[in-house]
Amino acid sequence: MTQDTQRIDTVMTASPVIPVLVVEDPAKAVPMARALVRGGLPAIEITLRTETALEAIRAVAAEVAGAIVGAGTVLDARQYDAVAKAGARFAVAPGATEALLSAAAGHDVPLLPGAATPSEVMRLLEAGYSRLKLFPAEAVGGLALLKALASPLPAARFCPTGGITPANAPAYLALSNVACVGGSWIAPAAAISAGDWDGIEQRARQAAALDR
Ligand SMILES: O=C(O)C(=O)C[C@H](O)[C@H](O)COP(=O)(O)O
Repeated sequence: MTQDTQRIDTVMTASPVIPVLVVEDPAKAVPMARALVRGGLPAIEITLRTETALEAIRAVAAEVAGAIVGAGTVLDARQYDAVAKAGARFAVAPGATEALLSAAAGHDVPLLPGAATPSEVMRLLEAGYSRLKLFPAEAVGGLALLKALASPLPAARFCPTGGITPANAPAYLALSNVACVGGSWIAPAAAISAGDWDGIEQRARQAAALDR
């Protein structure tokens, strides 16, 4: 029951930002993912916050060369099974439960679990998970929390998500215990619904060019 750090590192190092996506219309998923890949963000997280998210994940996995499509908001074992079957290459959760870690152990789709406190980080490290999502990053302490965690818990590497913007992303990416950040600003739901592929590509390009 440990994390496949090599495979999750492939996702976390693919680009400085993982776009977090809410896709209402699965027909939009493929052109959206192509725009993100063109802009330099191959690793993308489609959240299970819509009825059609699994269909969107399936379509991107099957049709978008160069994309590393993952599933977000994976909360339980049933959802873990479903996203693995749909072709997700990684799974992201806002937190972690025993049931979710057990489900992850039964699949070769690697899990990026969420943590927000030192005890949650310690429990995940004990369970063999060192690559973690800090969620909701800004609300739980953001930069100050990550700086404070670096000395006592140096093994943990984070993808802070929740409240990350183009303005604060550089400060997060400069921290030694941050591998990448996640955020919805690159492809907000309205831009996806409107089919604004050029705007998504442009914001992806800017995000891909951030230093870390
Ligand atoms: O549903 C999940 O599992 C999530 O991943 C939540 C997202 O990370 C945040 O909703 C993104 O936060 P914003 O960039 O502030 O919009």
